[in-house]
Amino acid sequence: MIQCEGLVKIYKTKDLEVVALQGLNISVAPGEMMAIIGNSGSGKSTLLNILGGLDRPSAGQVRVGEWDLLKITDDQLVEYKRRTVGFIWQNNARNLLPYLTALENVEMPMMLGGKYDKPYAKQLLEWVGLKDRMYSKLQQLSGGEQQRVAIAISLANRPNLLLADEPTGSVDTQTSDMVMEIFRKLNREIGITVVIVTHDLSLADKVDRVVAIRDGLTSTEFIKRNPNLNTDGGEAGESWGIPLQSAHEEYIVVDRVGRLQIPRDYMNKLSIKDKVSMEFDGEKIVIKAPTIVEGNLK
Ligand SMILES: Nc1ncnc2c1ncn2[C@@H]1O[C@H](COP(=O)(O)OP(=O)(O)OP(=O)(O)O)[C@@H](O)[C@H]1O
Repeated sequence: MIQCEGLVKIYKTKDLEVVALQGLNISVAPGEMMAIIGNSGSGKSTLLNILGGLDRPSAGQVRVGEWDLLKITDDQLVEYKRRTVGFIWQNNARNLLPYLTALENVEMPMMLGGKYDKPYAKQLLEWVGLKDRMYSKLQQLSGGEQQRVAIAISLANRPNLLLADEPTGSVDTQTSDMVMEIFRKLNREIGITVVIVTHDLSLADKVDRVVAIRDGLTSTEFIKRNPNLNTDGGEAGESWGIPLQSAHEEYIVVDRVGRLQIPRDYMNKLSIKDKVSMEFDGEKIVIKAPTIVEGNLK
C-alpha cells in the first residue's frame, strides 16, 4: 500500500533549512494496521502529511497504491486526497461543521466528491456507534462523539488508506479505546489500511506493528508476535517506553545498502561519536566503540 524509500523532506524558511526526514524507508502492506511513534520533532507528522497529500516530499521515493507522490500533479493530488486517503486529526474541529448534523457532516464530502450515498453515510455512523445521534447537530455532541463523526467523515469517499495523527490525543481513555476498536473493526471488515501516528505508547498493543522514527529515519520496529504461539520465556522489558512483555519482537531497521541507526542511548553509553569498530564472528556482528584514542585515528 505504502512504499517510501530514501524519503527526504526539507523545510526551507528565510534563513533556515530543517531536514525533517532524512532518507526514511518504510513500507506498509495493504490491510495492515500499524502505528508510527517517535519523540517530538522526529518527523512523524511530516511523514503523515506527505502520505496524506497535504505536503510535498523534497526527494526520494514515495508511492501510495498506484500513485507516485513525488511526481503527482496538483490536479491528481486533489483526486488522490478525495479518493485514496482518509485523514483524522487530533483536533477534529478541522474537518467538522458545527451547525450541521452528524449525518450532514458525513454527506458533505460525498457531495463534494460527486458520489452522494445517504445509506452509506448512515451505515458509517452506525459503524462508529452513533446510530442514535446522527440527527444531532455537531455542537450538541461530546468531544468523543465528534471524534467518531470525524472518523465517519474520513471514510465517506471509501478510501483504502486511513491516516490518523494523534487520534486519541484529546480524548479520555474510554473514548481512546473505543476509537481504536473502531479502527480495528474497519480494518477487519472493510480491509482498510490504517496508519496511526502517536505519542501514546499504550496504543502499541492494539496494532500489529509499531515503527519508531528517530531524527527523520525509521530506526526500530516492534512486530506483534502471533498470539497463538507460545510467548512464554521472553524477557518482560521495555523499549521506547513500550511494555514489551513478550507481546512484541523488536528489530532494528536495516536499509537496502545495510545502514542502520544505533540508538542514541547506546552511543552515549559507549561515548561513540563518528566511528565504531565492527566484528563478525560467523554468527553475530558486534559493534564496539573504537579502542584507539581519537587523536590516533587519522
Ligand atoms: N512547516 C515547517 N517549517 C519548518 N520546519 C518544520 C515545519 N514543519 C515541521 N518542521 C520541523 O521538522 C521537524 C519534524 O517535525 P514534525 O512535526 O514532523 O515532528 P513530529 O515528530 O510530528 O513532532 P510532534 O510529535 O511534536 O508533532 C521538526 O524539527 C520541526 O520543527
